[in-house]
Amino acid sequence: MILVTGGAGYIGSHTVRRLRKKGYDVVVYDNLSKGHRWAVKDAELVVGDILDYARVCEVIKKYGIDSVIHFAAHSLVGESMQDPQMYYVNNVSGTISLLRAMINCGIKKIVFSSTAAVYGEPEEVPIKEDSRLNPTNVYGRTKLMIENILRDYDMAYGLKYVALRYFNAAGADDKGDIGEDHTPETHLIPLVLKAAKGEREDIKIFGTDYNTPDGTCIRDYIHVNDLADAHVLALESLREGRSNVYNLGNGSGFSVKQVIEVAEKVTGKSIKKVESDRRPGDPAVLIASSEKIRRELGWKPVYTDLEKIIQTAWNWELNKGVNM
Ligand SMILES: NC(=O)c1ccc[n+]([C@@H]2O[C@H](COP(=O)([O-])OP(=O)(O)OC[C@H]3O[C@@H](n4cnc5c(N)ncnc54)[C@H](O)[C@@H]3O)[C@@H](O)[C@H]2O)c1
Ligand SMILES: O=c1ccn([C@@H]2O[C@H](COP(=O)(O)OP(=O)(O)O[C@H]3O[C@H](CO)[C@H](O)[C@H](O)[C@H]3O)[C@@H](O)[C@H]2O)c(=O)[nH]1
Repeated sequence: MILVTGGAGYIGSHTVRRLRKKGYDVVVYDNLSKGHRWAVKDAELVVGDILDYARVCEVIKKYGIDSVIHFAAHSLVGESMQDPQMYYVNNVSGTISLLRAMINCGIKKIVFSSTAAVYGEPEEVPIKEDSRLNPTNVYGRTKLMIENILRDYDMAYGLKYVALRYFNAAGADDKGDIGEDHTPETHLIPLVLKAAKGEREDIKIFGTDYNTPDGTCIRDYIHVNDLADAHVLALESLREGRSNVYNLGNGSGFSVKQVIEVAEKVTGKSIKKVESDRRPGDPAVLIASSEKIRRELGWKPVYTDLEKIIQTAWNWELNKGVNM
């Protein structure tokens, strides 16, 4: 039985669906601070906090948990700079508490949600796993700290982990009944689609003077179901007893302006753009090399076309009211 922390959130809920399709038994553990009851359609939901050591132990024993996929975290860069304590407590202390419960119950397999934010401003593009780790914000630092803790726990207690460094998660399940729903929403694609839908007046382009062909930031967008598949592969690889770290991206970059253009094509709407100041802490270009996970685990993204990715997000945006 697999415990999925944060399984009521965006990426967690898609991963739970993939796990269930593959026949795995899953329990979701989420405090619903950001996640949603409606997003847990394929498994049982236990409402609880990873900081609650006794509760986590109780759940591990009750359900006979043998491995953990750990999504639960706060993940807004700006918020992490304004309230670092909230991030260090929830992400770092929360993970330490979860790991303590796992180790005390003899559970030694975990897949962890890391992030491209551990690299900060990259020295080389595409970014490889052994590129310099130099996070430029508190959120990225919490994730890097957790990676270091996992490495130490592996050496000391034999805890086996796979840390997956996601680039920009996007899109929604083809079924259209789960998808991205953050409050507040800060991510580019859902905001652009809300503008197309008329729920927002415009989309602000954060910076047009970057050293990129059109002056706007370039990111590597990866479909949430491709991320979900990677978690299943990572979990299966843990049976071989080796810890690892992998990047997850498509390997191609799109600028903010290109994303808006593709969204206009998909939605058939013209979107009002407002050129604005840079958002502090945004690197100009983040593109992943995911060669390592392709080679070692046979991961192969299915949604490699940005138009297809945005189409799934648009289907979700149009239908989400009926599925909540
Ligand atoms: N969305 C992205 O592009 C992206 C990129 C890189 C990394 N990540 C990481 O992936 C993970 C999932 O991201 P997401 O976009 O699905 O976020 P999300 O906010 O939708 O999901 C996180 C879930 O964790 C839950 N949670 C938070 N703190 C908790 C706690 N103390 N105890 C129990 N549950 C708690 C929330 O209620 C939520 O359901 C996060 O760890 C995030 O840092 C996301
Ligand atoms: O209204 C907006 C929102 C975003 N952007 C721009 O669009 C790009 C993508 O921004 P997102 O907020 O969608 O994503 P980020 O690249 O900032 O963040 C993602 O990647 C990070 C790693 O670098 C973290 O992992 C984080 O959790 C994850 O959401 C950035 O250049 C941003 O400045 C805009 O121009 N206007």
